This record gives sequence, structure tokens and C-alpha cells, in this order.
Amino acid sequence: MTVLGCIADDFTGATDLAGLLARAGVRVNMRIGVPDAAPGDTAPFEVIALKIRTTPVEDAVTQALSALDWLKAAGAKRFFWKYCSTFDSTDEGNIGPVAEALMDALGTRQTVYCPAFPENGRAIFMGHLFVGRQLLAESTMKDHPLTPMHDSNLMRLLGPQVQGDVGLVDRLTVARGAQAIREALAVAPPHVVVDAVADEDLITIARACRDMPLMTGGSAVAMPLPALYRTDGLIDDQADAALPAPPADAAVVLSGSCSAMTRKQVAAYRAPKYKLDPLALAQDGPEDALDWLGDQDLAVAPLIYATAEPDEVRAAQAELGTAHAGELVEDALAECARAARADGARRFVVAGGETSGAVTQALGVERLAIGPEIAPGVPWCFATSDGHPIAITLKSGNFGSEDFFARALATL
Ligand SMILES: Nc1ncnc2c1ncn2[C@@H]1O[C@H](COP(=O)(O)OP(=O)(O)OP(=O)(O)O)[C@@H](O)[C@H]1O
Ligand SMILES: O=C(O)[C@@H](O)C(=O)CO
Repeated sequence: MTVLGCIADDFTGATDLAGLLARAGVRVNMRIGVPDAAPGDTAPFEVIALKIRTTPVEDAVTQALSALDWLKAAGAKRFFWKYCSTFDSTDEGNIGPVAEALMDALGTRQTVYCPAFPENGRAIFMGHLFVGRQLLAESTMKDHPLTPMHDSNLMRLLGPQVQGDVGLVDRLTVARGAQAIREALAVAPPHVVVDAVADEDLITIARACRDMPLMTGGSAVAMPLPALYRTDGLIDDQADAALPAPPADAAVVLSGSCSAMTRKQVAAYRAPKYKLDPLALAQDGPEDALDWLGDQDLAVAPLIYATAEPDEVRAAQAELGTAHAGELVEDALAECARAARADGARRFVVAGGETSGAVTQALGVERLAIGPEIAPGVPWCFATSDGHPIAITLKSGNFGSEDFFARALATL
């Protein structure tokens, strides 16, 4: 029986959430998209990964409501809406509209918004989101290609996205404990941003809000929930995870992320590397990359990447159009994933949210069991692809340390 039903707006975000929940040793399932079949073998924590961060609002809401129906059918009575710890969204959405649609469907008056993730440098103080020591709008997120963040005030960011009023439970209240938060929420409007700068704040917030039908945020505010549910008697020891054995170690690394941290990770990785060029892909397709890959020894985990500096990305986008440039790269990396699997690769390290969508789809992965964590918010996952057991990790653009790729391969 599912206790907490989670809906994530992208794939790396979903593994991030699933990984943090799994830290408590509970069984967590992650599903790619809403399963066609009715819930069968479900876990106490189910995470449905959607790709709705930047889709039109109506489409995002429809998909989220369909995920909600599946999770309700799985038995969940509490739900979590996971979005990016940098609040990636526009004036139109999709964070607010999806939250409001879920609230309506659940018949609940109020929800909380807490994207803080202290371990990865995301903190909220007086409603302002920080990335490391910088305000969100002064961080590299100001240049994000799809959701550039030009304000750091979460109330102002959320306001235009929702019909109801937006309020704040600030750090001073959080510091006074769970009861103080509950009292503040009782007189607050429907949409409430909650400050958190450290994990202790997140524990207090989770304690105060754990019975709400809907919580929303980054992954970290959900992290305390399994332990609290255990104390509440909602899950038992049988919820503990039993992990499959790691698959054979032939591996490939695929990176379509151009985020600042991924650029450092690609530069730091010591293995044979092949760089994809969107302009060449537009002309000649991925044959050259596939030929190169066919000649590689998968025991040393070669890297195929399109990761490039912002100027290079802008030049390709100007020539090909942003969406087409992205598609060419994603299609090529998807082909490479399939070719590597045919050559025996059973471990896949993937960087980038969109890229992860393309690769998991190419590998026909539908369900992932959550394994050991490589870096905060980035676990190994176990799945089946074309009848083979595989391990795959989906890394958010800005997560992990510079040695992430080597570290990932050493972790299994
Ligand atoms: N050299 C390039 N030129 C143009 N577009 C590129 C290039 N390299 C990658 N892309 C595209 O940029 C997008 C990168 O998005 P992706 O979500 O994979 O990474 P990210 O934004 O760093 O990750 P996350 O969403 O986890 O933070 C993809 O659509 C990818 O195909
Ligand atoms: O919350 C985060 O920062 C990540 O899980 C993510 O959503 C990146 O796409």
C-alpha cells in the first residue's frame, strides 16, 4: 500500500526525490510516466516522473492529475509535488497551476512551498531563495535557457502563477518549532512559502506538515517523512528495501547537460571522450559517434557528450533553433545509449534532465528501484532494459562534485 504518492516535474528531479526518501531504508519505486496498468506491486513511496517543467500549463495539469489518479488508486492519501530546488518556472507556471489543480482535486484549502535543499546550497530566508551564497536571480540560473530566473522572492514568483493568495512562514516562526508553524498556517492564505536554511528546519517543517494532503517543494523537505511515518505507525519494517545485485560493469557515460557543474565534470573525467556537435549532427546524423562508440572498450566507461560552453550553445541554437538543436543532441545520445546496450553496456551514467528523458525512453525503462546514493540527490537506480538488468543514474545538471562520473562508477 502506498503511503506517499509523489509527482515530479522532471526525471532527474524524480530520482533526486526518490533517492532522498530511500535514505531512510524504505522501499521507493520510481515510474517513468503514469503507468498504463493499474497499480499492482507498489511500494510505500511511489514517485511518478513526468516531463512537465516547461510544457504548456494545460498539458502539465492534465498529466499531473492523471498521475494523482494512479497514486490514489495505489492507496496514497498524502501527496508530494516535486519541482526544482531552484524553482524553475515562468509567470505562467508550471509550479503554481499544478499545485492548485492538485489542491482542487484533493479538496484541500492549503499547501506549502519549500524548495530548500541545504546539502546542495539551496536555502530560503524571508521568502528569498539562495543558491550557495547568491540570491537565485544573481546565480547562474539567471541565464537558464528555458526558465531564466530574474527574481529571488518566491512569493513574487508564485503570485502570478496561482489564483489564491500567497503567504510566508518565515525562519523566525520555523525556529519556534512545529506547533508554531501549524499555528501560523492556520491563519495563512492557501499558498504558503516556508523558509528553511538547514536540515533541522526541514525536519521541523515536515513534522508540522506531514498530515497535509499535499506538500510541495524540492526533494529535501520530503526527506524526513519516511522516519516520521514510521513513528506514526504508517509504515512497518516490511517497507525496508531489498536491492538487486549490481549488473555487469560495462558502462557508458552520456552527457547532454550544459550546466556549469556538468561542464566541470566533463572536463575532469579521465576516459576516452567524444564530443557531439549539433551542426554536424544536423548534416550527417549520429553515424560518426556510433562508429566511434563501436570501437571503444566499455570496461573503461567512455563518455559521449554535447556539453558545451554557453557561447557555443547559443551559436548552435541560433543556427538550428533551440528546440531542434536540443532534439538533435537528445536523439543522438538516445541512439548511443541503445548502441552501447547492444554492445553490452549495463551501467549508464546520464547527465541532464531532458537528456535523461531521452535516454530512459530509448532504453525502454519504465520502472526504477532506488539504489545507493552517489552524491546528494543522485542515486544509482536499477531497472530492466530489453530484458537485461541495468543500473542507471540520472544526474541533475548542477548536482554532484567535479569527479562525479568516476565517483558514480566506483560506487557500484
Ligand atoms: N551543444 C549544444 N547545443 C545546443 N543544445 C544542446 C547542446 N548540448 C546539449 N544541448 C541541449 O540542452 C538541453 C540540456 O538540458 P538537460 O535538461 O539535459 O540538462 P540540464 O538543464 O543541465 O539538466 P537539469 O534539468 O537536470 O538541470 C538538452 O535539450 C540538450 O539536448
Ligand atoms: O531539485 C533539484 O534541483 C533537482 O532535483 C532538479 O529538479 C533538477 O532538474
